[in-house]
Amino acid sequence: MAESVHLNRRGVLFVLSSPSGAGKTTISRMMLEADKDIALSISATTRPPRPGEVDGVHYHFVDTETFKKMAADGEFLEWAHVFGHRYGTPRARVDELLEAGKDVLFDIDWQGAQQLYQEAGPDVVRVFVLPPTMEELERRLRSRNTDSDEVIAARMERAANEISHWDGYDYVLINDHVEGCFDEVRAILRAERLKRRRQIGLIGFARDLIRAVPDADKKL
Ligand SMILES: Nc1ncnc2c1ncn2[C@@H]1O[C@H](COP(=O)(O)OP(=O)(O)OP(=O)(O)O)[C@@H](O)[C@H]1O
Ligand SMILES: Nc1nc2c(ncn2[C@@H]2O[C@H](COP(=O)(O)O)[C@@H](O)[C@H]2O)c(=O)[nH]1
Repeated sequence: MAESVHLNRRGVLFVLSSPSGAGKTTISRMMLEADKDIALSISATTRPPRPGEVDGVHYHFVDTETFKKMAADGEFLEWAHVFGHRYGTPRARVDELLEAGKDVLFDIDWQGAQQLYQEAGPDVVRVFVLPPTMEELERRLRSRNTDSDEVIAARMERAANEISHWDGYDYVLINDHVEGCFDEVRAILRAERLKRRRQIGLIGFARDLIRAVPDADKKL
């Protein structure tokens, strides 16, 4: 039997963005559960925790002073103001995950996606998730039972602005049925992992195959 060939590859920085409530956290959790080769970038935020959110698991919950110091010390790969709070991606965890051979999943807004793309360019894959309708978006925000009417109203008000950034993404999906959308997200990740430019050593591998053919250079 032929020996299996393993080439290392560059990690994928996989971004999911959407208007609040469209379902990116749900899909992220499904991804993390299903695929052990991708891990979540845990953001820092000044927003207070929702019921059930655990510090260090869902977010690092920090006060504004701490956040500002982290930003000033260059600890963030990107950060932005979202819904009146600060959110940022700590650089150290991302570096550690990539070093360990993992892909990294980011649940961040369009501002973060833009900044990350400026930092890491072709390593970044940007996926935008749309709700099927705005009525359904509001229904989902309400069904979550985590935010006040005021917070939900503010998020709905901001949704059109979020959606207007859809064309800054590589893929745009409609999260109508969550299982279907999850399958599409997985298919994107699977294909992106196989991209030629991510395969380290592929040039040498192909060259050696060609060289193994006697007089190959004369036949090209
Ligand atoms: N396809 C779907 N059909 C019905 N409900 C859904 C679907 N996808 C997600 N939901 C539900 O909608 C609610 C909002 O989803 P979720 O928290 O994942 O949104 P989000 O985009 O991460 O929001 P935020 O940006 O505020 O974190 C949750 O209660 C979730 O279970
Ligand atoms: N630019 C960044 N945006 C982030 C980050 N972490 C989360 N987010 C986005 O904020 C909103 C609100 O999130 P919520 O948990 O309060 O509902 C949502 O769009 C997230 O994607 C981050 O590190 N940077």
